[in-house]
Amino acid sequence: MNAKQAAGYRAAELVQDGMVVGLGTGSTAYYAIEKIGERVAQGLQIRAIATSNASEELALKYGIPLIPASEVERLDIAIDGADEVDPEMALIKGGGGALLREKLVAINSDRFIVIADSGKMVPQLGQFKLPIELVPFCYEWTLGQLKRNYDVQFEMRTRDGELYVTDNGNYIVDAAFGKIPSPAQLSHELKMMTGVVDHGLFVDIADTVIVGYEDGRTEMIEKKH
Ligand SMILES: O=C(CO)[C@H](O)[C@H](O)COP(=O)(O)O
Repeated sequence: MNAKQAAGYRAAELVQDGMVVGLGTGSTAYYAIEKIGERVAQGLQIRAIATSNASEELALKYGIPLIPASEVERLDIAIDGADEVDPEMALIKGGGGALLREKLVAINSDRFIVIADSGKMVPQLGQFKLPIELVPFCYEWTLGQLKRNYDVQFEMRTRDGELYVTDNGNYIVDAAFGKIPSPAQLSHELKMMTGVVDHGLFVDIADTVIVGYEDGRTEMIEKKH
């Protein structure tokens, strides 16, 4: 068992009968979905909401019943990966481009569980480039404003030589901050910018972090209140 698998499987064990479950996106979330699928095949009764088209496909493959978000007011639990996790449990997410749906699902869940291999645990956020989702209309102007506001490298995300388009029809720019001394402040500043849809900083959202290690061990860290 590898580190991502260990974290994903441990989180999947926290899902209980009757829950509405948010399914994250990425290679760690994959393992949680796989294990939840196994449990559903054994009789676990849940309903789920996927955070991306890719996770939706995976859920369907594993026979996990999906519902539209409009069917519920809140989720009981959401399980998702992260690109970086700091000691305060602030996160950078969005490496896989699903940050907007992931954040919507996370903030509307009673318990947001982050699953991460130990390499994702960092003393300070920012080495991983921060994904920022932009409205395509006039995105060059938004990008220009970002460049004027922050003296860091910005790179529009591409796929197959074209601008990468999210499941929501938006673009992503990746910002190489290097160090983010105040994730809360940067999160607020970016949210205030017209043309920015959202960004990959998740501050004060995670309730639990499950860290997976290469030897298959896991560690569960709860938010300090
Ligand atoms: O935020 C995400 C997708 O938008 C992922 O959760 C994040 O990129 C971690 O991915 P992985 O588990 O593959 O390392």
